[in-house]
Amino acid sequence: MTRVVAQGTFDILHPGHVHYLQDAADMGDELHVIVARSVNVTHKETPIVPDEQRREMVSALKPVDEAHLGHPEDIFVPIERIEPDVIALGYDQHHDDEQLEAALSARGLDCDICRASPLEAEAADRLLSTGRIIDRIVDERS
Ligand SMILES: Cc1cc2nc3c(=O)[nH]c(=O)nc-3n(C[C@H](O)[C@H](O)[C@H](O)COP(=O)(O)O)c2cc1C
Ligand SMILES: Nc1ncnc2c1ncn2[C@@H]1O[C@H](COP(=O)(O)OP(=O)(O)OP(=O)(O)O)[C@@H](O)[C@H]1O
Repeated sequence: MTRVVAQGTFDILHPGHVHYLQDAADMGDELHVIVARSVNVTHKETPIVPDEQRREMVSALKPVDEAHLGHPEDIFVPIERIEPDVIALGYDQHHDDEQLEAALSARGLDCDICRASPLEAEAADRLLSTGRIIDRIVDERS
């Protein structure tokens, strides 16, 4: 039984998220997703959708076995509880693979770090980014 963890903000869902989660699920037998708390999303705009609602939507996706809200202060607490074999980082996630691996082993956590693949837009009107969906809403509805 290989347990995989994926994580992210998942503010407004789109096919890029489904692709990432399917890719992560294909890396093992059971997929757990950690949904970042708003307070920890500091590297981009604050999410529009509340924490628990984002978790609820992610948990309803087919590749996902369980979705958890992240810890507000210590990102390694859910990892200690879930005990994954693999952490699947998204293709563009800002985390440094080697730093993350070192931080995990400093906490006595031993798991592989893998990168998922991107889903590229084939058509110009395909919106495969939450930021692009929000930009389109602002442009067309304001
Ligand atoms: C291994 C790992 C564990 C994480 N655990 C948490 C957590 O417990 N709480 C949380 O708010 N965010 C957690 N995060 C998410 C990060 O805080 C960050 O917000 C997230 O990677 C944002 O990704 P995105 O920009 O791709 O949406 C975790 C990230 C990683 C890589
Ligand atoms: N087009 C895509 N292809 C593959 N993975 C994606 C795609 N878009 C997002 N992801 C992955 O989904 C996870 C959550 O992404 P996030 O919630 O930051 O969405 P986003 O659409 O990238 O947001 P934003 O546009 O605000 O940066 C991350 O691991 C990210 O790499």
